[in-house]
Amino acid sequence: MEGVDHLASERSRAQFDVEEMKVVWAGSRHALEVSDRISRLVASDPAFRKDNRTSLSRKELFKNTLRKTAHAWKRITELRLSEEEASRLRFYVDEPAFTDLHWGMFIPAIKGQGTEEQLQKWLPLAYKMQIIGCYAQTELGHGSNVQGLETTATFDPQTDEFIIHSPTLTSSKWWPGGLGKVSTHAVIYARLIIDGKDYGVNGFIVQLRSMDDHLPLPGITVGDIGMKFGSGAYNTMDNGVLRFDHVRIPRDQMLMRVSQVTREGKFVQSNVPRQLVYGTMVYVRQTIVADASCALSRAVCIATRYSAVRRQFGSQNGGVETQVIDYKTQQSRLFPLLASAYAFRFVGEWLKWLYTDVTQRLQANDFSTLPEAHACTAGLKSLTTSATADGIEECRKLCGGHGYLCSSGLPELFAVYVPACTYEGDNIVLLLQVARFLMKTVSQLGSGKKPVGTTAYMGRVDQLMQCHCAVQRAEDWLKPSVILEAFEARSARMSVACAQNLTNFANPEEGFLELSADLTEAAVAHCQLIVVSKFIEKLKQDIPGKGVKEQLEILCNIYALFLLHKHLGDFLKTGCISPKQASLANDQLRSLYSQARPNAIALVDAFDYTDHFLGSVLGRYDGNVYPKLYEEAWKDPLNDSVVPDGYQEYIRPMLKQQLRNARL
Ligand SMILES: CCCCCCCCCCCCCCCCCCC/C=C/C(=O)SCCNC(=O)CCNC(=O)[C@H](O)C(C)(C)COP(=O)(O)OP(=O)(O)OC[C@H]1O[C@@H](n2cnc3c(N)ncnc32)[C@H](O)[C@@H]1OP(=O)(O)O
Ligand SMILES: Cc1cc2nc3c(=O)[nH]c(=O)nc-3n(C[C@H](O)[C@H](O)[C@H](O)COP(=O)(O)OP(=O)(O)OC[C@H]3O[C@@H](n4cnc5c(N)ncnc54)[C@H](O)[C@@H]3O)c2cc1C
Repeated sequence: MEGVDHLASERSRAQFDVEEMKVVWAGSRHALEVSDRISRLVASDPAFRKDNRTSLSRKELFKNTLRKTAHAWKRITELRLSEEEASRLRFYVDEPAFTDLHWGMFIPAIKGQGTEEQLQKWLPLAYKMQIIGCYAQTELGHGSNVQGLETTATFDPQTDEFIIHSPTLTSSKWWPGGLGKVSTHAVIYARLIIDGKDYGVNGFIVQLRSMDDHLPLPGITVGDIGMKFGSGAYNTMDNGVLRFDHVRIPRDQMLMRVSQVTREGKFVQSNVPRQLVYGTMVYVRQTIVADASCALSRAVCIATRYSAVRRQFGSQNGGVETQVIDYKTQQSRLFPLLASAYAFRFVGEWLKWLYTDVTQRLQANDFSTLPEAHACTAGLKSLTTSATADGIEECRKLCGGHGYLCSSGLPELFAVYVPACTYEGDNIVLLLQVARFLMKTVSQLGSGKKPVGTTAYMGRVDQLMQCHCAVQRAEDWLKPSVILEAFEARSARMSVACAQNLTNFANPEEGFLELSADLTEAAVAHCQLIVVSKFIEKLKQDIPGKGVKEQLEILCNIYALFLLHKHLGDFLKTGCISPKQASLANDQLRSLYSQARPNAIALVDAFDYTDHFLGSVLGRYDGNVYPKLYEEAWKDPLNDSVVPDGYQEYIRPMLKQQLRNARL
């Protein structure tokens, strides 16, 4: 039934103002207006069609992406879209492309690591897309271990140039997006060598392809690294391989904000910390956290709408069957993911603030908050991407068999999303960075140095090591102070336990390796505390709209108590709560699911996603799932003919053979 809203009765049950919730989700009324307008612009433009992606060959897929990015750029310039509008357009076009790396890493790398003159020279070209760049750090042999990169940049004082060279096979650049077939330029990371001395890894701008005919410049070998996980999915991106054979670049193409090489070949370290060479990764990790809430909310929107449409069992006397969303098991899998999507949204907002703050401080030569910014971006990137990747897969299962169809939108979403657990830092490697930061914080507690920011709670370590959870009734778990104390005590106790265990090792680095699994768990506990505490902080703000704050309180409590339930072992082992209190938390969680149930559809409507963006038959706004699912099946290329190609060659002879055998 076209035009009928099959989810209307669900929508009428909502106990809050959805339009106001849309504002909270978008971040502001202005952000909602921009987002809503641009999403409709993209959805109504046939050039941005994406429903045929999974049936295209790699070459078709890639060319299709080139066409779309050219069209997107044309629309951006014709309509004179602002940076905010252009970035929303990219979001709703919903297709990974070389432009992500150009805008998301190449430009930020130059901005963060270039001198004033370098910004003036390169940024105008990049902004107008007169050059296209990528970020070439990872090599075949080393990704996580950036200090282990092998590409060299040797200074030649005779010609005032660097010679960029790939000395081994494993030094081949491997993975950079946009490198394979498109980029004309790259920021590459290489070991700086002067007079035979190695000054470590630095960034350099290198031209790769001719601006006339796009052919690789002399000494450069470049290509695509091949098909990746999933049909369609990330295969729109030309992740590439790159080798240098003594390629010469002028000295002023080394990014020289952090360190400089003079005309005489003298290495000069400026007063900014060397870690700023890693600055682009901090920036991107922060954007990845914000993006996690988008990917998870999208999967949750599909699974929630479909769960309200889908009915199985429970029919009494020929009446309607039960909506699967009414099963407690479905709620206990789905609603924590819904709550996580909101939680990640708010922690992403906060992280953006933190990043802006640290950037302003760096400009004023205040480097004091850099370690915390690194730990927070690394840890939250790890936490949110792992939870989102798992969450998308859970949403697929929540949709039963139909979730496995590409037309559900979930397989492609998963395939595009899952590398986020690896790129911009493998999630375990990043948690170990957080653990180092925590161990340093604990070791300094005795020295009188007061921990600040997200580790401020460690300053109350004596109290947190001894406190007893005050919960006596299930409702006590609704108090933010109770939740916060439980999460702070768990995190502090896990970190302190690791720090104490480390003292058993004569060599601290050896101890760190031996205890690394425990250390990552302590890091997760700390990061979960950050997410919970930022959700609670958000609720202290003035949030207008009928029932909006109440719904967010329910979601915040679901998020926290779900984590507590999932990591019960930590809370019990560290003695933060008793088994009785754990069971009360579970009772409270069940009650919260019941409160969320009537609002579930409205809570996903608040994401304001168009059907085009969702790209899912199961997640349609109108809930008209079955006729569309049926229609979609007939569009498959296999159904172009009634009798399949190959019948004469393979099926018929087999059937005939069986017939002959049967007659014998
Ligand atoms: C059509 C037109 C459209 C127009 C508009 C469009 C707009 C479009 C916008 C799109 C945006 C899209 C966003 C981008 C998309 C993303 C796509 C993803 C592509 C993927 C890219 C990549 O993967 S790039 C490669 C990433 N690589 C890594 O992450 C490597 C991981 N490894 C490391 O980071 C490090 O090596 C390490 C941290 C693990 C270890 O380093 P090292 O051995 O040097 O460190 P130590 O452990 O010894 O630490 C030393 C010291 O430094 C501190 N530290 C480490 N890292 C940092 C850091 N980043 N910042 C600050 N400090 C750091 C560390 O804590 C130590 O400190 P101490 O005090 O000494 O303890
Ligand atoms: C889709 C995609 C796009 C990418 N785009 C880019 C790009 O544009 N530019 C770019 O430069 N790079 C890019 N990369 C590369 C990416 O950044 C690296 O793959 C990533 O940093 C992980 O490094 P690795 O591959 O060396 O993993 P490895 O470090 O080899 O990881 C292998 C395993 O070892 C474990 N491990 C490694 N070190 C430790 C340790 N110290 N302790 C415990 N366990 C450890 C890891 O947890 C993992 O399980 C991209 C990668 C992908 C998948």
